[in-house]
Amino acid sequence: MEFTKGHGTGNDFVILPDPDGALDLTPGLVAGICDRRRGVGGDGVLRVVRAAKHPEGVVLADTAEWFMDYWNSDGSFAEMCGNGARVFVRYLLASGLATPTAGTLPVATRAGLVRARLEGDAIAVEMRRPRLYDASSAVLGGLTLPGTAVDVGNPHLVCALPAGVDLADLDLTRAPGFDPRLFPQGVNVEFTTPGDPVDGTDGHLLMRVYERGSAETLSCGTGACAVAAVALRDAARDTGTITVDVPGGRLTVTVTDDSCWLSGPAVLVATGTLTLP
Ligand SMILES: N[C@@H](CCC[C@H](N)C(=O)O)C(=O)O
Repeated sequence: MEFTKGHGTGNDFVILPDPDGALDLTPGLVAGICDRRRGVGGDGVLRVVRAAKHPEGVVLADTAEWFMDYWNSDGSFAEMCGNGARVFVRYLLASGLATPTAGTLPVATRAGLVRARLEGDAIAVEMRRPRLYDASSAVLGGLTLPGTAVDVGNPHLVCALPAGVDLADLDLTRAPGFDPRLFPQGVNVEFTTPGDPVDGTDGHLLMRVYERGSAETLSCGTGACAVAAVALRDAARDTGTITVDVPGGRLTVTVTDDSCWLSGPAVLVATGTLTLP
């Protein structure tokens, strides 16, 4: 079958067009496709299926034509993927499955409807406003790092690094420890440190992430939204725009009274034919 490879700030995906939902995608197949040595390689798979043809999309089929069926590279599902949604929209536009509009383009996801708009070369998606709901901690290399649990449709734990701990020195080759009672389905863990002021935004953070189901990635869009929401809370603000630099590039997050916009590059790099077993 045909595939396209794309990425958003280095968070990379294998895009599988399956408009009628005919493909029998399994965890093993997804893990094989995402294998960086034996497969195409990617942090996840984006299956492009008509909302009306997917059991989890059909409730939104009156509003959105397309459902983003997102899978992590280990073959697990996630409710939401912010960079994935931006790359998904880039694919819809490039393949002619959707036409550019002056307004917004709705996309159905497991976490509900998101809306996308073009911003020059970037694609922005509007997701739910992150919900900060508890204090917790991550354990990494013998350090216990206090953090904040955040729901962005998927679960996050945002940990600001204490003075003396360098973001670049973190060993993210292994999963950080977390409280499984608070995160029974697992969690994406973000580590942050302040960056220099950036003109036109209310704050600047540097972030690395260990993603549930995909290990360390170069970027995580929902993670950027989570860290922006925590930064705004720490600045005693409800809304604002935060620049988030990840190893793969720069994302801009704007938290409004009732939603959250994630903006950044979304690029398609290759197309090919996948030989399915
Ligand atoms: N990289 C994504 C998040 C993908 C899902 C995540 N690994 C999870 O399991 O929740 C993003 O850009 O948001």
